[in-house]
Amino acid sequence: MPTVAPPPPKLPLRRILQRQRAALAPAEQATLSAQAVHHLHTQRAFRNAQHIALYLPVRGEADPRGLRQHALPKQHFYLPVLSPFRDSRLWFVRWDNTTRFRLNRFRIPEPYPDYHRSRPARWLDVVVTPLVAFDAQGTRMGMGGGFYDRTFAFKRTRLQSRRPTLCGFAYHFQKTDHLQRQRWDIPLDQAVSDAGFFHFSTGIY
Ligand SMILES: Nc1nc2c(c(=O)[nH]1)N(C=O)[C@@H](CNc1ccc(C(=O)N[C@@H](CCC(=O)O)C(=O)O)cc1)CN2
Ligand SMILES: Nc1ncnc2c1ncn2[C@@H]1O[C@H](COP(=O)(O)OP(=O)(O)OP(=O)(O)O)[C@@H](O)[C@H]1O
Repeated sequence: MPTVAPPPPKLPLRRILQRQRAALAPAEQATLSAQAVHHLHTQRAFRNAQHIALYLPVRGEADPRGLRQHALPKQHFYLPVLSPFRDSRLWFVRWDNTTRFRLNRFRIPEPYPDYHRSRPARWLDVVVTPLVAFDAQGTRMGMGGGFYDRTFAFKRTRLQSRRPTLCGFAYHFQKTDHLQRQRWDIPLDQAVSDAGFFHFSTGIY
């Protein structure tokens, strides 16, 4: 009888996908990210957006920075900053050629939390969100801090609040069959990957 090796200990999905992301060669990361950028910047709704939040990729995350290269004159860009009030919410601070950066407690570069250069989350048009996994219903799994869910919790309660559009940005291997949606989860309205653009009917409104 051949001996069967015991199955490897099961890693949680979050860790598996984080490792897979971090293992991508830089050239592959760049190619796949450029494909996702192309699928998003050619969307009419994206071209109509004026105030757009991006993020600075770390540890192999898909890289949305190319969206700035396609910017229209009316478009302004913002980056997430951990709120200095330590309330696990994000501020969105203007990203232009004068923006100065520091490392936050997760060692992610972020602009200084300048209140006068920040825009309230509800006045953004599109928020391009980092993620670890997403599914066909728009459920998002992030790094586990709950920052995006807390910051956009108002989308659940405000009747006419379709704004901002939350658009997940990822590699296609991060799309999974089904994620358990938690009570506090704010679903994505859209997602984009190297494979294309996805629109979700989130059904919470
Ligand atoms: N590029 C990028 N910027 C972002 C996010 C993100 O996911 N990606 N965030 C999305 O919300 C916010 C930061 N949230 C984060 C939450 C957890 C960890 C993290 O590394 N957690 C460790 C364990 C916790 C610890 O070190 O204390 C881990 O996962 O190993 C990083 C960022 C804002 N900026
Ligand atoms: N609106 C909220 N109010 C209070 N707690 C919240 C809220 N949203 C999320 N949380 C808390 O945040 C924690 C992390 O949530 P979750 O694992 O869904 O984070 P995530 O979406 O993966 O992270 P991130 O948005 O930072 O990428 C959970 O324990 C949850 O209780």
